[in-house]
Parts: sequence; structure tokens; C-alpha cells
Amino acid sequence: MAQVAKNERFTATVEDYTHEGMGVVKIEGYPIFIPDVLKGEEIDFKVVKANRKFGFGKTLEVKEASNNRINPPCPYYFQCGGCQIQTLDYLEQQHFKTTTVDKAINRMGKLDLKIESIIGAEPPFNYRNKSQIPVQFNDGKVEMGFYRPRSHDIIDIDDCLIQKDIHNELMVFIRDEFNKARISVYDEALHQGLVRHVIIRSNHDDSEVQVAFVTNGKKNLFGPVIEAITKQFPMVTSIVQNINDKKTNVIFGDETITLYGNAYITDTLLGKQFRIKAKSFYQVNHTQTVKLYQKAIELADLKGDETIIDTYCGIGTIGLCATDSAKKIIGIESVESAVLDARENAVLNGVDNAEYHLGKSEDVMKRLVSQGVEPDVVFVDPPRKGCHPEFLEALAEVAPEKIVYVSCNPSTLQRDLNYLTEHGYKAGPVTPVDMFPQTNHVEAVVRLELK
Ligand SMILES: C[S@@+](CC[C@H](N)C(=O)[O-])C[C@H]1O[C@@H](n2cnc3c(N)ncnc32)[C@H](O)[C@@H]1O
Repeated sequence: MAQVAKNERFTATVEDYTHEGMGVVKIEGYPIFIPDVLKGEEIDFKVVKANRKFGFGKTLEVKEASNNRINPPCPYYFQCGGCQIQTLDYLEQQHFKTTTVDKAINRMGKLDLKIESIIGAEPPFNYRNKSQIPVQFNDGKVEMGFYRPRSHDIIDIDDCLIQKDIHNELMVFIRDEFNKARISVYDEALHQGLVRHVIIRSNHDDSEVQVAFVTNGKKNLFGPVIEAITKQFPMVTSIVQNINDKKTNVIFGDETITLYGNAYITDTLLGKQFRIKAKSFYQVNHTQTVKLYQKAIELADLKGDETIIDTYCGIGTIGLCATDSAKKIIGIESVESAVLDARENAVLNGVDNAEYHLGKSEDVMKRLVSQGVEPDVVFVDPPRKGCHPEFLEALAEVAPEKIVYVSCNPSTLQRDLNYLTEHGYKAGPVTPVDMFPQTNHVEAVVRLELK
């Protein structure tokens, strides 16, 4: 393999994409990763970093552009770390994501599964129903926006193309109100000042919106800001303050206080009602969640008399959407506010045979197995790091007839599918779902059945 040096210049054709959406070129077999270039493009580039096995480059000129190249529609795209693939048109984005799932599942692992066409989003903008907006004080004013890539430097943003319009309107309004009220803002380096983040979350038709102020300490200086917000935005039905006084990158702290209205907002999903508190997980793209859940429910193929385990269940959405007539629904979730929401959501939807366990899936599942629980179907929807080995062990031991695995990380999905297919299961086709257009993230869903 050739070794290249920093600042060396080359001309090459982009051969492929990394799973992060960067283009891959090879100089005598040595791979160099370059952002914002498309497969098939001929580019002049310079090497900006050369490691032993791979390097990184920066485009100097696109000599032959792909037909799928577009000008990023967002003016902040080249500074902001929120989106990674806006130079790809939506067709190419979907192609990239389908291929990413295929490579993760089939080329890196021992599996040979069919990858279905990705379930795309229309339109692929203004979908995010949750915005986590860091706040900083700079040049005599409050700034709110999103971080530059790999940094905690905030770009002051007026309009983010992937978050819903109501979020943009509120973000700009709150920033102005913070400036008017001279609100104290957190300084990360000094660990001083009050407001760290503003979190905005809305339901599908914007009839209920929550604003959460995450603060370093308990001071409540928000009276005038709350008055202004609720006067201008009557759909804001919940304003809460979450206290996070730790030196940490984790956004939420332990305590949440309701400042105005309810502690939650309510959303409708597949005809069911869901209450969502600030710290509970809820899928960020409502339209795509409906399609993802419909696919997961289709794969579960329920008859109505099953015992269902919904693990990593959040506020109970998948299990409660899946059926009106299960024998029993057992949810497992590690975040307390989500478990409390899930219990309320069962009641809200008239379901009296659901129980929710607070704890880690790996611990609760083992306990359920030792108590003799015999699920027919298990929904598994873990965070990016995938399932804990002890959870998978317990799952294989209890051996439900069907497992429906929803994943937001194809590489941990592949690892967990490998385990389950070596322990008695056969995996079906994998369906990618584009929950996060303009970013390099991709969701996927697959059914496993006992062999
Ligand atoms: C990707 S979310 C899915 C939630 C839900 N199924 C949905 O569709 O909204 C993953 C959930 O797993 C929870 N979680 C993370 N680690 C966990 C663990 N070890 N055991 C149980 N739940 C966990 C998170 O709090 C989060 O609610």
C-alpha cells in the first residue's frame, strides 16, 4: 500500500462511501476519506491527514461532478455538524443508506440477507420534532444554534432545514427573549452561568409543544420569557426546567420542574395517544416512525393472543401500537420518566394487561426468564450500541417464536444478528428506513424466526 504525505495533491475518482457518508478514493490501495464528494466524481484533492492505514482529504476541485450532486440547500451546511450528506440529492442519499446497511450486514459479517429498498421520506426536510439547542454568550449577545463538527463551538442559526418550522420560530423567539431579559447563559469552560440548553419538542400537528430549559442550578429567572412565549405561541402547552449542574456533556440532569402547563405533551401515533415527558425517548420523525412501526408490526404478524415483550420500549409506543388484543404486553426500559409515561400511556389507551419494568434489559430479561415468562414475540429496539450480550443470552434462552429487531445502527445490528442466528434463529430481509434525511444515520428493521 502506498504511503501518502500530508499536503500532497492528487486527482482521483471517488469509489465508494464510508458509513459516515464521506467519499473514498484510493491511491495505490491506500484509502483516503473526503467529505462532500459523490461516488463516481473525479476530484482534485489534497491530503490533510495521513494515518498508517488510511488518510483524510479535502477537495480542491470537482473536475467531473455526479448528476446526483446538488448545492446544499442549507446555508449553514459547511459549518454545522448536524447534517453530513446535503451535497447528495435525495435519491443518492437513499442509495448511500441502503448500501451502508448492505455493507454492514452482508459484507462485514457472516450473514447473507436480502436488503429491501429503503423506505424514504417525503419531503426529506423539516421533520425533526425534537431540537436540543445549546446556548452560549458571545460578543455581547446570546447565541443559539448547533455545534460545528467535532466541537462545542456554536453556530448561531436562524433556520435549520431539518427541524420543524415551529422549532425554528421558537428558537429565534426564545433567543431574542433571552437577549431582552439578559438571561444568564452557561459558560462551559468556567462551569458558570445558568442556561445550558433549550429543548423544543412538538407533537405531529404542532397542537402541543414543550419547551425545556436545562439549567446549571435551580434559579428560575424565566417569568418574563415564559409570559412572552405563551402569549405568542399558544400551542406551547408545557414549559419545564431541568436542573443539570454537573460538568458533563450529558444534556439532562436528574430533576425536572414544571414551570407552565403540563409536564408532558401528548402525541397521536397510529391511532394511539402518547404522553411524552422531557426526559423520555420519542422517535424524532413522526411520518417515518409511522412507516417504521407499520413495518415492524407487519413483521410481527400478531394474531392477538400473544405475550409480547417490548424491550428498550421508551414510552411504550411499539407494543401499544402493535395490538389491541395481546394476552399480555411486558415493557422493559431503563429511563424512569419513560417507564412512568409508558404506564400512563397504557391506561390512556385503555390497555389493562401491560406491565412496564424499570431497569436494564440485560437484568430484567434474565429475571423474567427465571420467573418463567414465555413470550411469543419480542420487539427489540436498542440505542446505537445495540444489545448487551447478557440480554441476547437471555433472549436466546427464552426463545420466542419471533423477534422483531429495530435498529438505529447497522453495525451493532449485524453483530446482534450474528449472535441470534448462531443461537437458533433465522433472519429475514432487512428493511432500511430513512428516519434522519440529510444525515448519515439510518434505521433498519428485521424479523428473526426460530429455525
Ligand atoms: C432507540 S430508543 C427506542 C424506544 C422506543 N422503542 C421507541 O420506538 O420510541 C431506545 C430506548 O432504550 C432505552 N435504553 C437504553 N439502554 C437500555 C438498557 N440497557 N435497557 C433498557 N432500556 C434501555 C432508552 O432509554 C430508550 O428509551
